[in-house]
Amino acid sequence: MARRGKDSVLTEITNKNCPVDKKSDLRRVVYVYSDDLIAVCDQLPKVQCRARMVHSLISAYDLSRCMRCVSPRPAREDEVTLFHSSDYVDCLKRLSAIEDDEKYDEEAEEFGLSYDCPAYPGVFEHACVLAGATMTAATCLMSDLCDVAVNWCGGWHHAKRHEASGFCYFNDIVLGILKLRQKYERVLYVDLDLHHGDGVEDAFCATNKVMTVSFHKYSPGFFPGTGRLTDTGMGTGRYYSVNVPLKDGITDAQFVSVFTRVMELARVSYAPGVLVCQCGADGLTGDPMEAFNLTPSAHSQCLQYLLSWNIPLLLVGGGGYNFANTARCWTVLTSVVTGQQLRSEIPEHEAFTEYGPDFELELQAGNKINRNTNEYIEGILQQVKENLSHVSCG
Ligand SMILES: O=C(CCc1ccccc1NC(=O)c1cccc(C(F)(F)F)c1)NO
Ligand SMILES: [Zn+2]
Repeated sequence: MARRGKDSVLTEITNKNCPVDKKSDLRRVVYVYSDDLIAVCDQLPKVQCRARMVHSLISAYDLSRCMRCVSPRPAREDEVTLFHSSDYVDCLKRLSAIEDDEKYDEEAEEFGLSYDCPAYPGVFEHACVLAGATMTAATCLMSDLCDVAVNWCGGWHHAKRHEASGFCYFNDIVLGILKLRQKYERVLYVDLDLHHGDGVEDAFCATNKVMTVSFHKYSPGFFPGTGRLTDTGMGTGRYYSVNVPLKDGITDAQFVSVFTRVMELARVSYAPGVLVCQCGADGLTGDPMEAFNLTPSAHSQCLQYLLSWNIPLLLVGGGGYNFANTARCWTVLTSVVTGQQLRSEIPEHEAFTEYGPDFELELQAGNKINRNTNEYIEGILQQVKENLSHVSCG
């Protein structure tokens, strides 16, 4: 029976003999889930009802039988202020209690609580639930309960110490990494989202205890506008922030190639004890962002490469605004970590009609013009190689 740490309530659903042969050395996977967590995630302004679609597709493919389901607990305020400033937390809590959202509040402006991140009634409690889920995943990983921990309701990588940003209120990833740092000397964070993982990079830009690697679209006027190739961190953290700025139209093959080559350089130079991967799916073809030509196959190949390192891995979600494609992507990733083969036909389930007209798991690659020439990619790799030559923790 799993140890019942004070940190998380383990409602352990024993693996109802997951359909695998005994001899395969499959990974132990914790899946952080609860009806409350899904309900909260589904209320976020720009991803309403996405969490439920993701969970129901994972369940429709019977993958929950191959994982240990853990119900999370909300983060306490004293845990959230391990990263966020108490001024910001107090303001979010105050605004969260206001029922009539007509009341304009200039203090809200200072903390980013407007436009992209409106404070709505209950937003404080929701942000604590989302942060707590990733912290619960980290706790499971640290207590050696699993090899991989998954929280598809996490990945809110833009939230800063002092302000909300890009619909991210609390940075669950930073809070999860701070938890992992209690056990692991070096944490490697990798961000697959279309957008630069600026909140996580900012949190750790001045330390060499956490290396952040972000692959993202970088172009004038595109949010958040940071993540240049030459941004490598500062002070003790110099060279421990890696940025891979990409242009529109990148293909699966090109993305996987640049990903594996950069991550191999990071592994050899940094030798991390644990990996945290943000799997934002807004770079997929068919996303309203209309930027990259990626299919879930690219994310799947990147994940398989990371799994070959055989170190503990924390997976979180992130962006992804074509909800059916995001559910396809994260279901494929869940099948990769559980070692299950999935049939192409989307199984009959409550959201089946969302997967038309093909009703297939795989996506056809987009055909946007690819602005990433091989020379451009080679130039990035040369610069990353040069930067990481200053890192040696092996
Ligand atoms: O995905 C994000 C946040 C994206 C973001 C940050 C700041 C301001 C706006 C956004 N998101 C959008 O513009 C957005 C979100 C959902 C759907 C759309 C749509 F209009 F393309 F559908 C657009 N980070 O990984
Ligand atoms: Zn994004």
